[in-house]
Amino acid sequence: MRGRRCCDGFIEAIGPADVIQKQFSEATFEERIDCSGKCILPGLVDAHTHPVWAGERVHEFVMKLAGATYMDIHQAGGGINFTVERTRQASEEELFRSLQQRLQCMLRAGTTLVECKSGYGLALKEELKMLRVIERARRELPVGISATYCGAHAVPRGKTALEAADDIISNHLPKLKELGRNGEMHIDNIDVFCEEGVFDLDSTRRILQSGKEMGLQINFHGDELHPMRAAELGAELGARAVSHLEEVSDAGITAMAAAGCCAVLLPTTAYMLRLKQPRARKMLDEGVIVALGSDFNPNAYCFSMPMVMHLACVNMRMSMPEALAAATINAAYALGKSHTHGSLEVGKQGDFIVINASRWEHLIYQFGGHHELIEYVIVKGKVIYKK
Ligand SMILES: N=CN[C@@H](CCC(=O)O)C(=O)O
Ligand SMILES: [Zn+2]
Repeated sequence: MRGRRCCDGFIEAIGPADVIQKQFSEATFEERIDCSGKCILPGLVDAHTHPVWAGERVHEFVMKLAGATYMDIHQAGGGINFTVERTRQASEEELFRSLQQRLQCMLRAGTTLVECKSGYGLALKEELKMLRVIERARRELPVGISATYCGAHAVPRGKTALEAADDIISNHLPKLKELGRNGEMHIDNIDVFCEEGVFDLDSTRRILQSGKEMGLQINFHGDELHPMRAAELGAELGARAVSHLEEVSDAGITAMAAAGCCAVLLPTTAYMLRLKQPRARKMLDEGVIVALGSDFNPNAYCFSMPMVMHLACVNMRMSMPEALAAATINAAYALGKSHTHGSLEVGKQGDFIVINASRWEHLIYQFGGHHELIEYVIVKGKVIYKK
């Protein structure tokens, strides 16, 4: 917009078309979009993804369809460890190019802010490679990024969980702190895969506590395959969010509600791995802030938050308004960004999507139909995608 005060990518006003037209009659705009008969929604926020990796795992999908569990494959050296090997072999440029393509697919499906984890490097040098790729994307690409250090995604070969935790606390985190101080890298969150056979509760606590002390928001994987009391730990540590929670306890739900600790639910994973569904209804009824994520990773290959919302409604019994809130303002809350993102309000960042339907619910109802429905994706007031 030119000709009068410009908010530079932020929402200037909201109201009926005739009022807005009068208010801005003197102004000139780079582009005007006629949205008559269409819906405008906030840009979708994906609160949990692992988008930087090399080497596909379609062969594991075959194994899972034949009955293998996630942990069967993990313990046989597949899963995360398989991806770690391939990611270590890949160049930074290759990783950036594939990340760019993946983020483009997410944008195309309406995501304008996405959490991106490291975690397929494990060793410091390799984790730094992944984090530099995420940092480059944060600086160069139009989509908003919340960066997460997830060096405790698996226990590296040749180390115990205790040794890996010590290495992270004594070597990884100080290095990240230094890079943050120099302005070389901006990391928002710290994550740990708290799970039987991965990081136990004590190692998880030590790593997360150290991350918090250096100013990172705690946002970690917990209570996915086994009940670990991760939700209780998240509440105790003042975590922003805990993800997965298929096996959360009643006490964990109560503690998360009291602590304002957000539950990031991942419908694709529960669906893909045929896990029991997280108890979204109980969480919502008890006052937990519920967000959604695609969990995009080589195990759950899904870019689409509209499909995630659909699964949340059908499999977790969320209503469509609950799913939309979980994929916008609550997901922004999980990333500590609900003051600037996640809703259409004056002064917030101008991130939104235009859908060609007279009712917004079509975006959830038409399973897999978002490519047809989404006409524009706008980030900071600029058209990033036009159908
Ligand atoms: N559960 C741990 N991490 C990922 C899976 C990562 C992988 O299998 O590569 C998740 O959130 O689903
Ligand atoms: Zn994950």
